Amino acid sequence: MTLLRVENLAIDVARDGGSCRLVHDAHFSVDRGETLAVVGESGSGKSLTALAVMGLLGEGLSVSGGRILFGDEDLAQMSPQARNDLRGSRISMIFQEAMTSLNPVRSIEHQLIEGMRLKKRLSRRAARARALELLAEVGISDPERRLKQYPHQLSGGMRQRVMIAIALACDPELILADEPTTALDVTIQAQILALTSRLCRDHGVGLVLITHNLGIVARYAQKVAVMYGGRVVERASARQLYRAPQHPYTQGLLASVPRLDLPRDTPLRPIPGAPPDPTVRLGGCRFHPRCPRASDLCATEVPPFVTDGGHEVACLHSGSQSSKPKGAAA
Ligand SMILES: Nc1ncnc2c1ncn2[C@@H]1O[C@H](COP(=O)(O)OP(=O)(O)OP(=O)(O)O)[C@@H](O)[C@H]1O
Repeated sequence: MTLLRVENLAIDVARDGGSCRLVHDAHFSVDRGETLAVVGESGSGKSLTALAVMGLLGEGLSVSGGRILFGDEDLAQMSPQARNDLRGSRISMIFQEAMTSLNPVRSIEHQLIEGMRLKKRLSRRAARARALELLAEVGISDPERRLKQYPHQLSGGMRQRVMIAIALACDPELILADEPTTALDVTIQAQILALTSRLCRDHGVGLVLITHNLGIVARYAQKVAVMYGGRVVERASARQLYRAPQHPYTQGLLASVPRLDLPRDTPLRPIPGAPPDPTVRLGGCRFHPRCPRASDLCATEVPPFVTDGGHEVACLHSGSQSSKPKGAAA
């Protein structure tokens, strides 16, 4: 059975006595031991989608449609208490900034064993033993000494490793990692991403990796969902997506980031224009004002998903190479 299946998820924010839709029909799934990357520019709705799965949407925000199936349970229909029980035990989250997510006045030991004591009802001794194992597993040397330290005594990379250890502490089935490496330099980013995806695979944990950087996901994710303007516009295996991106937005994203599979002197081409303001009504495909292939129809018709061998795209003019309308000979 699929571990997590998000179906037609809609998220609204209350505004001026009404509401404004920020995420429309988001749809994706992830299995045990699998990494799904959710990719898109800033403001595309990635974090809101992750927070909705966690049941942590802030004041004024709500799930207004769709389902969040975790196994056969719909998280969107669960009571706040039941969701609270799931958080930190069966579902964990790794946030962007370890420095702000870790408690600065609590030792690493306290923060690592707290969840295990509360959610797994482990004794202090058993939780401490497990904490030492976890620190070793995330590559922190001298774990005895590190347990006694406080977040400010660790480097940024080490703090992020501690966050991974905390996320794994209660043996979750699913981890959501929201830009887990933005605050780190490039080499450490790669190490942390490799570690996170390897540990999740080894532990059979489903990982949803949220990132704006399509350049880095090829190595760590098996599947990718590309979001734009609050909608998922393309879903495919990472291999399919890199080999033959179908949506003009995905193609634009790939052309704008450095890639290991292309010659070093390949010029980077940013996508012209800016992402849509979610509070402004925009008909049709939300990418059409920036799209090199847009036709009049794109301004009025929301494109349905078309599937080809498991590669799904929502575009009236999708295609890997040409700018010809769909159905035209290549
Ligand atoms: N509490 C809120 N009230 C109003 N609008 C919000 C709220 N939270 C998020 N938004 C808007 O919803 C849209 C999606 O936000 P979200 O944080 O999910 O984007 P994102 O893709 O994760 O971007 P980033 O990579 O910058 O975190 C943005 O336009 C954002 O301004």
